[in-house]
Amino acid sequence: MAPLSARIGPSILNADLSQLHEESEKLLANGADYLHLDVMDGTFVPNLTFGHPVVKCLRNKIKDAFFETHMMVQHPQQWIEPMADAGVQQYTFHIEPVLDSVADVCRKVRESGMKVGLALKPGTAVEAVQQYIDSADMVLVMTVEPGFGGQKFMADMMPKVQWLREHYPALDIEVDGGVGPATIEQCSKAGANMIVAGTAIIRADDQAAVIRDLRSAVQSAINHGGQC
Ligand SMILES: O=C(CO)[C@@H](O)[C@H](O)COP(=O)(O)O
Ligand SMILES: [Co+2]
Repeated sequence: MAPLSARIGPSILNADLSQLHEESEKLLANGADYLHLDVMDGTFVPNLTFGHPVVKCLRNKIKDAFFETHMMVQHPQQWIEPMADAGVQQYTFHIEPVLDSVADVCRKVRESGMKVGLALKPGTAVEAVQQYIDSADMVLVMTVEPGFGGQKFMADMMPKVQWLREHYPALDIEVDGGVGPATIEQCSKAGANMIVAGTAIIRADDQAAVIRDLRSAVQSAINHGGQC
């Protein structure tokens, strides 16, 4: 099994979406390890973004970056094939709307050739993913209520990250929401190795420096056993 690595995936939610391609290229040139694409359907969350046609256009322009879609949608089953066809590598979906069919959704995502991410809203107990860990490649612990960028980081989500790291030392664990230079230490010490940051990177004067600093905080926690 590959050792854990620190990866930084900027969220483009608060970028200038009329310049999606240019903003994405800039993030990648500044050192982003992957792109975190927030898909919202206006039902699961009270906001609306974009879907597979936009992701496909972006893929046509950017051939080699790793795309993760964060599916904040009521019917994650519905978008598996379209997102795979659009060139997405990881399909991270919320378990809350599909609690009775999580295993089935995981299986379909894997059959489509994408990696599986299981996302948890702040109010969802972390133990809810336990029975699906073998079917998943990553767990996303939301550190804000999903739906909007620029919210305040919820430090009280860190015990969930710690619990996952203690139980699954090799699991990829992602945090998303209000993460940036001021909150990265909590995330990295708790055990997160995949870091989504929107506002903190998009609004930075020096994106490359922020990305580099976030990654080095996480990598150093991994290297020095700082993770629980
Ligand atoms: O999924 C979401 C919000 O629902 C996130 O990906 C945010 O868009 C990240 O933005 P910041 O909180 O880092 O500004
Ligand atoms: Co997100």
